[in-house]
Parts: sequence; C-alpha cells; structure tokens
Amino acid sequence: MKVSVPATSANLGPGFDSLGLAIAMKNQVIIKPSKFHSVSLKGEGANNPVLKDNNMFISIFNDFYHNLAVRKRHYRFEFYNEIPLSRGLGSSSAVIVSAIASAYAIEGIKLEKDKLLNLALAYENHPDNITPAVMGGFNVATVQDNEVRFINKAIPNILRAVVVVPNRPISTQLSRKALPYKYSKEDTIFNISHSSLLTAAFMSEDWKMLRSASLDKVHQKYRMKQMPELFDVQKTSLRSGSLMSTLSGSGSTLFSICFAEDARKIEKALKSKFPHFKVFISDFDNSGVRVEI
Ligand SMILES: Nc1ncnc2c1ncn2[C@@H]1O[C@H](COP(=O)(O)OP(=O)(O)O)[C@@H](O)[C@H]1O
Ligand SMILES: N[C@@H](CCOP(=O)(O)O)C(=O)O
Repeated sequence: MKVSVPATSANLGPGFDSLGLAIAMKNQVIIKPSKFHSVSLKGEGANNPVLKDNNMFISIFNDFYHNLAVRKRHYRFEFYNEIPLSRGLGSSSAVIVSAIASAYAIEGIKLEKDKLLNLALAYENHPDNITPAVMGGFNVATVQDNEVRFINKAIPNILRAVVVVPNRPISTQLSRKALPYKYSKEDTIFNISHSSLLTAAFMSEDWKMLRSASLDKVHQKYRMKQMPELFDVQKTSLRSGSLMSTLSGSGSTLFSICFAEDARKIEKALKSKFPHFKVFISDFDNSGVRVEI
C-alpha cells in the first residue's frame, strides 16, 4: 500500500491561519506486512535520529490503528520524503494526514476526505496546511465548532511556484511565539481586506491582483527578522517577475508564484544571488492525499 501527501504553503501573506495551497512535491510511505515492525527512511530527515526513534507518523498511525484493527499485525514502513522539516512547507501536516489515511487504508476502511481533514485537526489546529494537504489546490479555510469549513479551487497549469529553501529551519511552534500578543485596528483591517482581495483574486483567476493583495502586516515581518536575508529574497523574486512572494507558513522558506514562462528567469536570479539556499521551480498539486492499495 502506498500513501502520498503534497507539501503546502500556508498563509500566502495576509491569510494567516486561513489560506493555503498544495505544491507538487510529496512525502510518500509504502507499507508492507512484515514479521517485525521496521522503518526505513530516504530523502529529507533520513539522517535525523528523532525520525527513526520517535517518529510522529508511527505514533499517530498507532493512535488509529489500535482502535481500528481487529487483528494487530506488524508492518514495514518505507518513507520517501521530499518535504524538508521545519521549513514552512507543511512537513508536519503531511505526516499527520498520511498517518491517519494509512491506518484506515491498511484495515480496508473507507475514509472520506472531509472526515480525514477533521481527524487531522486534532493534531494541527490551524487548517491552512492540513486542508491543502488533504484536498490539493488553493484553499480558504476556518475552524468552527471543531470542524474545518473550507472552499477549494484548482490552480491552473499556467502558474508555477518558485521555492527558496534556506539552510536553517524555523520551528512552527517557536515562530508563532515571535508574533505580537495584540494587533492594532489598522493592521487588523489591513489584513482582513488584503486576505479577502487575495481570495477573490484566486477564485476569479485575476493573477495581476496577487502582488498587491498578498501584502501582510500580521506575521511576516516579525518572523523574517529572524533571518533578515529573506527580505532580500522577497524583493529579488518580485523584481524578477513573480506575481507574489510570501513567507511560506511560519518560514523559513520563501514562496513565489509566477507565470510558467517567467519561472526560469526568476529561478536564475534567485540562484545567483542566494547560492547557499536551495532554489527550485515546482508545479502545483490539485489532488491532495493519494492512497494506492
Ligand atoms: N517526514 C517526517 N517524519 C516524521 N516526523 C516528521 C517528518 N517531517 C516532519 N516531522 C515532524 O514535524 C516537525 C516539524 O514540524 P513544523 O515545525 O511544524 O515544521 P513544518 O513547517 O515543516 O510543518 C518535526 O520536528 C518532526 O517532529
Ligand atoms: N498558519 C501557520 C502555518 C504554519 O505552517 P508550517 O508549514 O510552517 O507548519 C503559521 O503561520 O504558524
């Protein structure tokens, strides 16, 4: 059995804890029946001892498997990870979503995507990463009465992501602590209006509107101060032709959207100015979690 989940970019500037989309890079797990429990890791995190000894996937999988399985078995878990850890590309959401989907699928129990999303909410209580991880595409989401309410839209193939991944991680938990406790009325109104405009731009495919609509006063400047080079990455990307350029999730990745024909030029400008960062072009993902039995 194989389960794959895409990377995500949350917030998209002003849509803090609400907007998010899925990128075509993924974490994949292959699960096979085995005489003993065993784990193998390839790709991102392969040399991280925590992922071998205290793996978040295994502990969430067990939370569900122990309740669902009529007869418990041992499995071999083979992880192929493309999503870097703690870089704001939703690695934790991918793990949560894939672990829950795997526990149901291995027992042959059908799990609707809406239910999976709400089960994942117990592990990550902001919906801007888990929603695109499950559904793919662009998503506007909120939580009401412990349920995710969302609207989803596919991202057309005329667009590409240009992704700049710094060599240093930022933990989401710590990055949330860097934010102010209170916001002024002006900053609040600024973000509500920009987030609304950005959502309308995605829904109506008005791509020229992304640049002004993606401005934010709530989280980026506070977080990017921890890695001031990110301000320069953002400027370089916008000057080279990106439609928008925002901190991805809580950082440290800087994420840009552009027309497909501009992607190479933007990638080249970023690579030559920031040779110590990983820069690449990616498609978007409109499918979300995939389970192959
Ligand atoms: N492939 C993985 N396998 C197991 N656990 C993972 C994996 N990727 C991420 N994690 C867990 O998620 C944590 C990172 O979460 P977080 O700081 O929210 O970063 P991100 O922005 O990438 O979601 C890691 O410290 C680890 O506990
Ligand atoms: N809205 C959250 C998103 C965190 O995304 P991650 O990919 O960094 O985990 C936040 O901004 O804290």
